[in-house]
Amino acid sequence: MTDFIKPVEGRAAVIDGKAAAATIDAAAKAGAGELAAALGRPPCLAVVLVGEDPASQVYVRNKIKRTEAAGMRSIEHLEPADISEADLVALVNALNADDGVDGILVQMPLPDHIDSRRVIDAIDPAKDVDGLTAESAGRLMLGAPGLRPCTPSGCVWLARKALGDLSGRSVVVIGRSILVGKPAAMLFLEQNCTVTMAHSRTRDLPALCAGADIVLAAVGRPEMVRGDWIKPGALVLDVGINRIDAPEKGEGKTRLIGDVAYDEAAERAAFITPVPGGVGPMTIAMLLANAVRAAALRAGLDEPAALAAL
Ligand SMILES: NC(=O)C1=CN([C@@H]2O[C@H](COP(=O)(O)OP(=O)(O)OC[C@H]3O[C@@H](n4cnc5c(N)ncnc54)[C@H](OP(=O)(O)O)[C@@H]3O)[C@@H](O)[C@H]2O)C=CC1
Ligand SMILES: Nc1nc(=O)c2c([nH]1)NC[C@@H]1CN(c3ccc(C(=O)N[C@@H](CCC(=O)O)C(=O)O)cc3)C=[N+]21
Repeated sequence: MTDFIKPVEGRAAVIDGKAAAATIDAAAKAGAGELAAALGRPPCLAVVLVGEDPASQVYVRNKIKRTEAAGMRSIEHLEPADISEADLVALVNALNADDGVDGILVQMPLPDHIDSRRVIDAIDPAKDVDGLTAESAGRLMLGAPGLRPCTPSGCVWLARKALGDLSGRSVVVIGRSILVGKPAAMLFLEQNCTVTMAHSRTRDLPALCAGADIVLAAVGRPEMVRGDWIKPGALVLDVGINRIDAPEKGEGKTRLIGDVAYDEAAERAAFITPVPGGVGPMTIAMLLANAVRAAALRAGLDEPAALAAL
């Protein structure tokens, strides 16, 4: 078993996403070093955050640290929640035109007065490190090469490490967002899994999950997935990042919890990702890897060997 999968007596083995991510960060760092030598500058990743979505704030804070630790340049644009769609598209266009920027990430969700599709599709597909443009999503659907969404890539990478070949495995993906659920389903399908996509209109979700070898929860509802939904021996991937009050830590304190009731699910699953320390760190690892890939592609260079080997 891989060293980031930690057996626990009588319960599910814990998949340590932080440790797993460190191996990918190291590969991204090696690739970034090669590219810095070839380009005369390190790869550069720009992020745009509009407003104050708590999950996005966690992401951006960690993204800055990890990008710099991997020897890349990090740029942040923090914009007020009332920015106009036109101004946001203009910002994306300026980042497209800046030859020193290799990757552009626009944090979701955007405020209601903004059409997120218009903003995302303004991103140059060559810089689409989040894999969300129509071009990237179409390439994923077609099985054509392209930049793949980070969170689903991280989930499939972990699933392959935990279970090996995924052919024939049944997967229930809960949530059908463009960011996580839909691309996760496509990536598991690419691995020859049999995939069911569940959402808010799904009937009898517990019964559906009971047949699944792999359950991926990407809903945004704290501890919605209960332990007795899980098939004994299954793999549980908890994507949810929910910030809840934690008065036990002191007044006004908060903590992060997932979409899965961890202690219950760990009683039945064979493998489980915790929150924090599971899928979240993997998302950032995949983002760094995509930034290096984008920088190489834009320069007409091959994907660095360290990343191709992942
Ligand atoms: N760890 C990480 O790296 C990342 C974590 N996240 C986190 O993952 C969670 C999901 O994010 P995202 O996909 O963007 O969320 P969205 O809010 O875009 O999508 C949520 C999905 O959950 C479905 N849903 C809502 N209620 C239910 C229910 N009762 N039963 C079944 N399905 C339900 C919705 O269904 P319908 O379509 O019918 O409305 C929708 O498809 C959030 O907590 C987010 O912060 C997100 C990205 C990365
Ligand atoms: N376009 C877009 N792409 C995204 O991938 C995207 C997004 N928008 N909007 C917000 C969500 C949320 N998200 C997280 C990624 C990592 C952590 C992360 O690092 N989590 C650590 C937190 C550790 C801590 O700081 O406590 C962990 O789970 O261990 C959290 C949340 C990406 N998202």
